[in-house]
Amino acid sequence: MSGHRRVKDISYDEDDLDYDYDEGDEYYEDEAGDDTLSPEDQEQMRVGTIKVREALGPSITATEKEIQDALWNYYYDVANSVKHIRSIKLPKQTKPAEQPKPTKSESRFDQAAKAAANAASASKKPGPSPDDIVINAQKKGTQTGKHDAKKKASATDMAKGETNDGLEKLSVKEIGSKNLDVVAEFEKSGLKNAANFVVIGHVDHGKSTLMGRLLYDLNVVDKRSIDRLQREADTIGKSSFALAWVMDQTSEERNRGVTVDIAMNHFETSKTRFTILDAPGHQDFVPNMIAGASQADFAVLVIDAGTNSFESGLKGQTKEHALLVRSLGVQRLVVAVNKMDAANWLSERFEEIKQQMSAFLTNAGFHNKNVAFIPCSGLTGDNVARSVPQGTAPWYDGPTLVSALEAAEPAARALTAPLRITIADIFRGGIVHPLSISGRLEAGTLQVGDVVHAAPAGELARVSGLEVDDEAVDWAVAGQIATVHLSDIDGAQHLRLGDVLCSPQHPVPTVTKFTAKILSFEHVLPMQVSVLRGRVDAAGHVEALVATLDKSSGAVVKRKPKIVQPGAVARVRIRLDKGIPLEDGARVVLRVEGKTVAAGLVEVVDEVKKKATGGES
Ligand SMILES: Nc1nc2c(ncn2[C@@H]2O[C@H](COP(=O)(O)OP(=O)(O)OP(=O)(O)O)[C@@H](O)[C@H]2O)c(=O)[nH]1
Repeated sequence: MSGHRRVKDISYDEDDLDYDYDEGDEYYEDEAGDDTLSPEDQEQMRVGTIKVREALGPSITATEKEIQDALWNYYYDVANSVKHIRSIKLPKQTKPAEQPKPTKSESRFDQAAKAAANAASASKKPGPSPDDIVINAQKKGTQTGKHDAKKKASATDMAKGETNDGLEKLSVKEIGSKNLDVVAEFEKSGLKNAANFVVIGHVDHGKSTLMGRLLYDLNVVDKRSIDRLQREADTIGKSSFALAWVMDQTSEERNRGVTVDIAMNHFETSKTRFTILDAPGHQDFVPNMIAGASQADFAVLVIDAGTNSFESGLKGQTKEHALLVRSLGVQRLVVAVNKMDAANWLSERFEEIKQQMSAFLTNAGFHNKNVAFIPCSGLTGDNVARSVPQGTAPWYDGPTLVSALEAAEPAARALTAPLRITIADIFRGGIVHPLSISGRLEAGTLQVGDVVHAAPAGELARVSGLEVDDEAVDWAVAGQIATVHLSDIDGAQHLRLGDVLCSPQHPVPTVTKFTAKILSFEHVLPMQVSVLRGRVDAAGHVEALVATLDKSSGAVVKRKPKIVQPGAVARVRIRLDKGIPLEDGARVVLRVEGKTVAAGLVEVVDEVKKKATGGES
């Protein structure tokens, strides 16, 4: 199984901004502190340590701590841990072959970075970063003694030269990129169609079980792993959750029996490489579901066909999730009418659900041709990857869930647009990669060696490595979900979930005021709201109701309404307490006290705030 959970999130505390980050402090130790390990983690660590030691053999001696640090860093992946330990234990003379070969004469950026790396390796103590060395040198030169993260020049600043806004002249190619023509590489790579889908639906309707079953039946997860999960589930009296645990990997989720955060996994059919984003169904975790939906090409809505379950789901997250994904731009929906075993595979029940949901989904803006209804049972596997056994549902001759997923049109990729990656997760403190982020490339391309601009922090960073589907790659393109390893960044502690990595030449503006076209789920009037975009959750308020609009034509129905009724479409003006990276065309969700009140499309961001370097003006 290749998937793993992104757990090393940072919080949104205001204190983060004041945190005086220093590589030498206890930050790293906190993350690896093994007294915080859950019993399952301890067991994985114990077994992993034995396996790594075996794989290393007698010729390579590593301490227990070195092995466990590697296991921790690679999420208990034995092969990667062994590879890492080998790389640090191999004799010195093999090292030069691993050094990157500059394709062009070295830039000042490279020289500064190299000098810093040499200085750091000469001393046993963790030394200053390459940027710090440059900054210190600059401080001496300019006699500026005050620490100011926003103003201090970085090594990348040196590489880009003086320009009006400090950005136009930056040439990514000059500073260590392999100079690949990524679009051409992508076109000749013959990569399979790739599709990311988010799995949504009311709590306990069987989302994780269905995905666990799908991965098991497609041989992504082997029988031994399922048997082990079954034993573990039996031990804590949650036998029926074994398949769900393929996706729900944290002890909190396993003990509570609910998904808390987005879990990611991959599988492949002959035609398509899929990424599953399993979203939590519980209403408390809707923001996590929104973050998942923001990365999806289409959605799988799971509905429990059992008596009363469908009906109670309708009052809960079934409708809310469907409306949300539609408002977030998802057009295609596969409705998995699940737990058909519990409904005795009655065609009447399937038809009843299909009828009610079709009416609702059409109203929510889904085209009939983009919605497929598939009866299935995640628990038994019927009609998931294999057809329903003969005699069980003679009335059904449609596709299996997997065939319905495969019918997805290839997602359009904005390959030539400027780079945009909204940060969905941040990982800090890795041994090899101290700072990494992951997220979907919404637009553009990226390659190792590129320099990216992080908004709203306004920092530049260098891409020191890239992974797609857990494999190291040289490049990534729009539509893929990538892990991006970053180096040479000032103020790394300022990076937050929801920030956007973008092309330095075309940075995303940071805005505090915008107009949006919304579909309201509840009454909307001038009021305080939380504005959600990806992982960003920003406080603000609806400042003005500009107009209500005709649902289909978008024409103004009434100017300056006093209130927007649930189900109506309106144009509203929103002001945020603090700036967030936002562009025309972005999708946002408005929530009040944990309830979604509206969702929609950003139409116009305030021009005054269209600044590259972030912050409010
Ligand atoms: N009878 C039957 N039970 C099922 C089926 N699928 C799931 N279940 C049961 O439903 C319960 C909830 O399953 P989960 O997969 O955790 O549900 P979920 O939708 O992922 O839950 P959250 O992620 O917390 O919203 C478990 O007890 C499952 O065994 C099914 O096809 N048939």
